[in-house]
Amino acid sequence: MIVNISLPDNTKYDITIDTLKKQYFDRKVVIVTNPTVSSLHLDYLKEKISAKELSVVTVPDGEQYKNMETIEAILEHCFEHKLNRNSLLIAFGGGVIGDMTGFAASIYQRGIDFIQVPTTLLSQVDASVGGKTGVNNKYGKNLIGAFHQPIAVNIDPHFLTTLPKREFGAGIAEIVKMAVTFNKDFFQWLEKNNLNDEKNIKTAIAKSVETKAWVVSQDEKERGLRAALNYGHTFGHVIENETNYNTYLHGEAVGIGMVMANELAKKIGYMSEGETLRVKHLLEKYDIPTSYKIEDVEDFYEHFFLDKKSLDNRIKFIVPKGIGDCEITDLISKENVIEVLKGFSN
Ligand SMILES: NC(=O)c1ccc[n+]([C@@H]2O[C@H](COP(=O)([O-])OP(=O)(O)OC[C@H]3O[C@@H](n4cnc5c(N)ncnc54)[C@H](O)[C@@H]3O)[C@@H](O)[C@H]2O)c1
Ligand SMILES: O=C(O)C(=O)C[C@@H](O)[C@H](O)[C@H](O)COP(=O)(O)O
Ligand SMILES: [Zn+2]
Repeated sequence: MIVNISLPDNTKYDITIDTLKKQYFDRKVVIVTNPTVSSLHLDYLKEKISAKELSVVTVPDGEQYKNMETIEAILEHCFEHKLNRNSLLIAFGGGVIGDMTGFAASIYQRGIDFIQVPTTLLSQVDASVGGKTGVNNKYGKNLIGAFHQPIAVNIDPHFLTTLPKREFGAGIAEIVKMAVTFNKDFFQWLEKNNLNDEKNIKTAIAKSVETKAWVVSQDEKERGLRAALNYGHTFGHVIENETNYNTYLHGEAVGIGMVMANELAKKIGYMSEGETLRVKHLLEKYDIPTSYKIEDVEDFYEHFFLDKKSLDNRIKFIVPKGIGDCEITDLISKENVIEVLKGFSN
C-alpha cells in the first residue's frame, strides 16, 4: 500500500507499507542506527540497499541520547565520509533515530535528503511521517529541531516481529491518539479488534498513516490543524521531562497525557464520563499506563509554558469533543487546569 503526502510547496513523497524492495542509490549513503536495531535487522536492510558508497553510523540507544551530542556524532561521521549535498541519510530505527537523523539531515551542509525506515510500531504509525525532526535538551522535549521532510518512508511490518511488548503498547497509544482526535469509526474498530493480530496491525498502521498524511498535507508547519496530533503530548512531554526520559516510553507518557486531556475535556463539558472511560479501557487493554502521580501541581503547570504550541504565555490544549473530533484551544482557565492536575496528585 502507498500513501502519498503532498505539500503546498510541491514537496511530495510516498509512504510505502510493504516488504522492503531492493534499491540502488547513485550517491553516498549513510545508515543511521543504534546497536539494538543493528544487531537485529541491519543485515536485512543492507541486503536491500546498494549505493555508490555505503557506511553505517551507530549511536547509543535511548531517549536520553536524543540530544545535540549525538547529532554532533552523526555529523562527524558525515564529514569523515565526505558526504556532499547529493548524499543521503537513512534513518533506521525507532522515532528517536528518525527524529535525530532527520535533524542531522536538515543541517548538514544546510540540508540533505533522508529516508525513513521505521522499525518500531510508534515510528511506523506516526514519527516517520511528517518531517518533525529534532532533539531534547534540559528544558524539555524536542525543543531544538526543524521541519525537514523525508524523501520517502518505507514501512516494513516485518520489523515488528522483534519488538518488545511494551514498545508495541507505546505505538498503540499514538494509534489511539489518531482515532480519538479524528476518526470515530476507527476508534470503534480499535475497540472491536485485537491489534496483536498481524492483519489487524497492518490495517491500523495504514489507517494511522493515512490520517497523519492527511493532516500534514494540510498544515505542515503546525499553524493550526496539525496541533491536534499533539493531543496528550502537552501533559505527556512534562511527564517525560520530569522523569528524566527514563521511566516512561514516549507513547506511555502520551497515553497518560491523553487520560489527563480527557479529564480536562470532561471538566469543560466536551466529553462524558463514559467516553473518557472508553479511551482509558482501550489503553489498558494493551497495558499502557493511565495514571501518574503529580508531585507539584504548580511546577507541572509552569512546564506548559515551554511547550512549542504555547504562544505569548497562552497554553494551548487539545481537548477531544466526544470521540473522533477535537478542539485546539488556548481559552481554558488556569483554575480548570489546576483542578484537573490536582486530581492526579493524590
Ligand atoms: N517526529 C514525529 O512526528 C514524532 C512522532 C512521535 C514520536 N516521536 C519521537 O519518537 C520517539 C519515540 O520513538 P519510539 O517509540 O520508536 O522509541 P525508540 O526510537 O526509542 O525505540 C524504542 C526501542 O525499541 C528499539 N527497537 C527499535 N526497533 C526495534 C525492533 N524492530 N525490534 C526490537 N527493538 C527495536 C529501539 O532500539 C529502542 O530501544 C520519541 O523521541 C518521540 O518524541 C516523533
Ligand atoms: O507530527 C506531529 O505533529 C506530532 O505532534 C506527532 C507527535 O506524536 C510527536 O510526538 C511530536 O514530536 C510532538 O510534537 P512536538 O512539536 O511537541 O515535538
Ligand atoms: Zn508523540
